[in-house]
Amino acid sequence: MACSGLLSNSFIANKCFRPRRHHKLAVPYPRSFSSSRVHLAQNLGISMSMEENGATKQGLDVSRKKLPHVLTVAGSDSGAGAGIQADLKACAARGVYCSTVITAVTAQNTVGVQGVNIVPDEFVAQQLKSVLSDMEVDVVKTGMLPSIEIVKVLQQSLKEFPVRAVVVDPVMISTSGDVLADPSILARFREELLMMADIVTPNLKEASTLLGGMRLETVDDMRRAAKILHSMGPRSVLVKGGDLPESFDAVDVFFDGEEYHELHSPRVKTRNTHGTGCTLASCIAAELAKGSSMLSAVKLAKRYVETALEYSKDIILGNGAQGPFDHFLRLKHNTSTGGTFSGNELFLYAVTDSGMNEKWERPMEVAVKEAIKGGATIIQLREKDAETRKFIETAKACLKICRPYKVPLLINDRIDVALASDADGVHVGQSDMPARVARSLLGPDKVIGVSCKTVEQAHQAWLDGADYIGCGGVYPTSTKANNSTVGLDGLKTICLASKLPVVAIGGINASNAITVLGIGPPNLKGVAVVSTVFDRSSVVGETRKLHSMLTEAVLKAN
Ligand SMILES: Nc1ncnc2c1ncn2[C@@H]1O[C@H](COP(=O)(O)OP(=O)(O)OP(=O)(O)O)[C@@H](O)[C@H]1O
Ligand SMILES: Cc1ncc(CO)c(N)n1
Ligand SMILES: [Mg+2]
Repeated sequence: MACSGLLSNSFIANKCFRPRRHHKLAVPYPRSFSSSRVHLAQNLGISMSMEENGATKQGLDVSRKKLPHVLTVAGSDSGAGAGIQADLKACAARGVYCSTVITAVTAQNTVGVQGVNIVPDEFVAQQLKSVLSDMEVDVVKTGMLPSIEIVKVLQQSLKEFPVRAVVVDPVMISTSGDVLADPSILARFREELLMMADIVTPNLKEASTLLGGMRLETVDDMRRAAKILHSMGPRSVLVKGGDLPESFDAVDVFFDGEEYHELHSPRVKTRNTHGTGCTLASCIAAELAKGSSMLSAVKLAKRYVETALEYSKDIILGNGAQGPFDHFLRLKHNTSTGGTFSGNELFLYAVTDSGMNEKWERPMEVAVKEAIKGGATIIQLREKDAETRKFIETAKACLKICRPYKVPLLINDRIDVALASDADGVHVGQSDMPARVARSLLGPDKVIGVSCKTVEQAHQAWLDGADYIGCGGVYPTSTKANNSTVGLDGLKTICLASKLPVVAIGGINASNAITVLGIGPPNLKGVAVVSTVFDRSSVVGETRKLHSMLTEAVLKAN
């Protein structure tokens, strides 16, 4: 049966979700004491027997590593910037498993909150029981708790299934000014929930509301608020100053009953701050689940939020005043290849040489631009002696030139420089970082090429997840000392054996390029050149000449 009408009574009647009794593996809710005993045992570092924790019955391997686990009890944000969605992303980004108990479904975007539908408290209770009775939660993080009944249900569940820590983000009013919790929950919050909290993380408005309307305009006010809130029961308090007027930095005040810590970070100039509070609280919970102390968890969480905001400051999504940010620091990725590499890009492969640029008094960016204008289809930056900082700057400058032409820019040898500049990939030799390691560092989208002189090396490059191989030297060359050559026969043998596209390299120039490209195998996709284009007075002219010769030869051959 389809689960439609999310908040309708039929859903609450559990037609859609209930452990199916006839199913062999359906495990009814374990009795509460066994769950809390497992937690207690884990906290004390005692490993329980398989029989005791019930694992034998389910055929599970108890020697498996336990995942740090945060349960978020919060509302859904349809725009996915805050709420449950922010919590899931924050925990995933911080390497912690996150389960979710949904308390409300909001219709929300970058403009504001258009609607709220509260999940009935019995069903919140059922979700809590499902997760807490089975899944070894370390830390509970709360966000939107829209009704007094839901707060009660949560308190009861936490009594029944104790966890290691409770992070309370007292969500009440969104930054857009919309009310997210019934004001009647205030009393319950003050009287009971704060008592259960290991940390409470109000923003300025929430701290003020919890304190009966106290004015909070300065860091000193935040300190005073933290102290009074602490006296209401939580072990620690973090008053967040994201909305502090006229502050150049983003200041939060932490108080653990003994010491104050003012946590400062640069204020990122951006509209994309929707969900910073949820993210911060989830990240604190994630670090606690991994075993951090409270202060370290808070500091790390703040640094994470600042990094994500800085990375996302120019992202544009939605028309409202407050946009979401990118928890994974990846959305900005724009590759020339768009994540697909066919091998055709290898047709005219220009490898730079700073010695030649110096000789012709040509900045690297100019050399690259001229090569592209002349028809180069891919550029490799080869900087054997450059200082790292200079290399990164050069790579970034060259990327600005390559991207509009959709010409990929690869970095020779230096995976760190490719990562720092967000270049399109790397080319590695046999004594550089293995392609498999480079792949794990660069991820699946980047282009990786490997220099190969033998059939075995070509096979290994394929196994390691490379995108192409560079085969040579075909002829002797002055740009690489003591480089043994494979000749045209060697090139042909390797092409025939290679499952990857091949670019030929080494001593290739206008007078032999057509012979090289004409040796046959269809996976020989192009030629790589250095001095033929860069050790010349006109890079555009030489590249254009080579490009039209090669194009003509290919057209004739077809
Ligand atoms: N522009 C910014 N630059 C750097 N840090 C910021 C910025 N805005 C907020 N922060 C930080 O983000 C964290 C969350 O604080 P904030 O006061 O924004 O919470 P919030 O109002 O609960 O957020 P939301 O309700 O949008 O989820 C704090 O550590 C705060 O200092
Ligand atoms: C669902 C939800 N939770 C929390 C916040 C606070 O940012 C929000 N805007 N929406
Ligand atoms: Mg908030």
